[in-house]
Amino acid sequence: MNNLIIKNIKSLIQTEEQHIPYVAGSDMAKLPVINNAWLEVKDGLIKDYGSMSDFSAQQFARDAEVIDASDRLVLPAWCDSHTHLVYPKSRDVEYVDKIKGLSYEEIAARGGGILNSAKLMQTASEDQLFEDAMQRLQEIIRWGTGAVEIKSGYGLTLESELKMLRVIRRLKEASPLTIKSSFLGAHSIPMEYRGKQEEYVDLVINEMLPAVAKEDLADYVDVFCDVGFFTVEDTDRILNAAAKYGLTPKIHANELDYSGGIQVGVQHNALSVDHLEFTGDDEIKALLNSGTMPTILPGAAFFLNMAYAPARKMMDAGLPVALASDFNPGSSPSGNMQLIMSMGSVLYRMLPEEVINAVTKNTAYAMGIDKELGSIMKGKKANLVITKPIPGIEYLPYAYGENKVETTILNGVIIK
Ligand SMILES: N=CN[C@@H](CCC(=O)O)C(=O)O
Ligand SMILES: [Zn+2]
Repeated sequence: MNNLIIKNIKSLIQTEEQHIPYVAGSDMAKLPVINNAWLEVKDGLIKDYGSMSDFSAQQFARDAEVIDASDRLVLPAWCDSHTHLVYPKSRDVEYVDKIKGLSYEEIAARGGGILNSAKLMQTASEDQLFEDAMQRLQEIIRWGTGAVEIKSGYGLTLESELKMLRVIRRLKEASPLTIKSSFLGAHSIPMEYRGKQEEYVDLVINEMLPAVAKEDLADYVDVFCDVGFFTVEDTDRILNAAAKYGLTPKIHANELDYSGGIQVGVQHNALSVDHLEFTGDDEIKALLNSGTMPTILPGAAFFLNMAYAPARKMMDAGLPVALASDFNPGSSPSGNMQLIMSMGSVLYRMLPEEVINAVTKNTAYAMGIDKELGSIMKGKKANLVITKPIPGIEYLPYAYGENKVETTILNGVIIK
């Protein structure tokens, strides 16, 4: 494995001497930085880093590749803790319906939305799904993502859910990205179960979960707990059943209403609750000191033209906030985490330091990989971005639409 020395780094961002799992409240506006820095990568890991004033070329292996990062920033690669990037086809037709004024719930109620993708999923080939998803992964690497969580949930039948999860397993093996998988059998209620959705919940619990666990296909379990989708009771039943297989929840909550999703997630020690447009004082109280990462998905709120989660209120109350892409064909057809950072700043009034914490440390925690990724720390995986020459961290959310990443390094290897 080749070793790297990155020298003359204008600013080395998000350094960490001792591991802290996530940052919360007013600490989110703090970002550890070393200006004029170097960093050494060995065997795929961060070996050491420091200030150029202490740099001496002799201390490094002679065969190390040296990168001059003058005028450039080096950061941990983004961790995207919420995506649905295995899907059969775009849903641009619904997009026009949305422009004409149909709501997300209206589109879902007439069999569009998630059910539209689920119909196509039944006949999609595993190889095609894999190839399309690999392309999407290449694309997000170019935008600086180094780790990604991917959900099932466009299958909604035993076979198709397993098919999606097997595709994710292949992606884990084939891609240099760090990938986590979530089983989301309870993403929508199939038409044939409308009016008797507890029978679909039975299917998720009695047939899907055991099969997923038997093949060890999922790292986490997810439920869409919201109006028109799964109730608090459904969610409680599924999460209880999943716990027997050791599956920790990461759930969709409070996107469409005060659904109780946040509270039921916290009760089940969810690693994260995601969306959170409808978050009030009770929800904030439930989240405080819970260990559950509140995760906002700006792409979906923007694309669906919905209310924005109260990020500032949450941080003022002392909560951490994570930002993820929600890359999916229906409500957020982009996995560009730099755009998510710009949305974080413009739409949620988050400072550049806050958005960087929200897409590195806090998303690493939200996907259970904070001990290996999310910061520049000795011994962590060398998943890094080197920016183009840019003035400073403010430029990252400021220059929306522009790719500020020049080089992505995964496992210590420069990705071409
Ligand atoms: N809100 C629920 N699920 C997805 C939407 C998926 C879709 O519309 O295909 C989301 O996170 O936005
Ligand atoms: Zn989602």
